[in-house]
Amino acid sequence: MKSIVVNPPQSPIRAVIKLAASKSECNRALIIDALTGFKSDLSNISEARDSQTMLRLLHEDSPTADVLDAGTTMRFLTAYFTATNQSKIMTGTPRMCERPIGILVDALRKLGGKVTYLNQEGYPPLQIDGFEYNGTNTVSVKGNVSSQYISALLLIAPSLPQGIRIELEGEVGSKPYIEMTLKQMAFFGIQYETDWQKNTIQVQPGAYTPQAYAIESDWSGASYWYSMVALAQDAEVELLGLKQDSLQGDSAIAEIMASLGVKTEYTPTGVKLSKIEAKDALRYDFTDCPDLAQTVAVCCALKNIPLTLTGVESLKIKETDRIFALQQELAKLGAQLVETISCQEYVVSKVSEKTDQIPSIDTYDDHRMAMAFAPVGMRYPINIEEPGVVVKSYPGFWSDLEQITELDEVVEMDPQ
Ligand SMILES: O=C(O)C1=C[C@@H](OP(=O)(O)O)[C@@H](O)[C@H](O)C1
Ligand SMILES: C=C(OP(=O)(O)O)C(=O)O
Repeated sequence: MKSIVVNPPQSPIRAVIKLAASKSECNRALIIDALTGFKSDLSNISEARDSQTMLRLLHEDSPTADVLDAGTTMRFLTAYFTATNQSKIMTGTPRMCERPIGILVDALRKLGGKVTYLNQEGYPPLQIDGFEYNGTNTVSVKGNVSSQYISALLLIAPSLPQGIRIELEGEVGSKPYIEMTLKQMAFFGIQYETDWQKNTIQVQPGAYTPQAYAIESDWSGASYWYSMVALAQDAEVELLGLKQDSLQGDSAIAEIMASLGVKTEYTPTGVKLSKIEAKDALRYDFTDCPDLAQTVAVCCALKNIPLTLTGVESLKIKETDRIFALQQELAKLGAQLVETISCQEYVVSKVSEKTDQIPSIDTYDDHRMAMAFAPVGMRYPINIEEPGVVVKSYPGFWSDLEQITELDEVVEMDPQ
């Protein structure tokens, strides 16, 4: 399918959505389960391609592990194959081979991992040739590039003879993801200590205890529904499978959207979203929840609420350069994203009315570009190019969206 046009709903939105499972929580649970010898009982396993790829590669006996475009799958499996003394080539899409991994490789080498670069220093593809313990258990890791390196090291830490002591250097980004890793490890019986004043984490050696574990629904996926409620004229949406006491930092969307006109009520089965008055400006630091930045930027642009974003440095090294992609595509809606303090602060504001009849949004191989712009359809028709990108985290996104509004599928014409 070439693209999908999202049309404004013809009637008030009343929907109950069984939200997809979190790929982040799932990928941690899958690594932990593998380290228990696949003896755990995981439920609500994510259909996300990133998680299905992880699942497949954990069971596949092949010399090469191709993670496609899945960041956590690349980082967690690199640590897992090293610590479990396996030989593997780790590779992925061309974009994956542009996403840095040197910080993780340096730390694994220091601990005794035998990892070499097959192409460019600091980037996949990698050759893993197992692990030889050298008595080291302490590593210093830069905290502001990707928390996934730290989660990867933590997940394998109990299986190392002396566990791990991680000293985090500088600012720590995406910290809730590190805490999610630690809490899941604790659920499976691992002991750890953190000192967030000194930014150190110590994990004791030990075996994960197999457990029954149910993966929560995905708060990052929920953010698109919040944006739809914020932008629709009349909407009440229930999202099933979310918890107030979530492990996911992206549950911050509930607080952010309270400023953008969405009320959250927690129920025993999930959340109920309804409309309330929005504030007239928002400033938000996305250091803890970078995956929400695109959703909030598009929503504010459409509602004409000036937004100041900080803590978005890591957006440049994700599935695409998300700052650049947002700048290009917001312009099609008559909005702009401007850098006000170099690499530190950006402002989204409306500058004119949309230019095209039906704006056509490029998605840059980034699932979050497609899903962040789809809610624009609550206001006027919007065409989303390459809508299949959503499979990375939320394969059922378009069929869920069909429950509230009409979608037109544009298929590629046969060139004859
Ligand atoms: O650990 C995780 O599950 C994730 C951590 C975050 O990455 P960074 O730590 O690179 O910001 C986030 O953007 C990604 O979608 C998932
Ligand atoms: C950045 C993301 O994923 P990853 O880094 O795991 O590819 C994401 O899902 O937005």
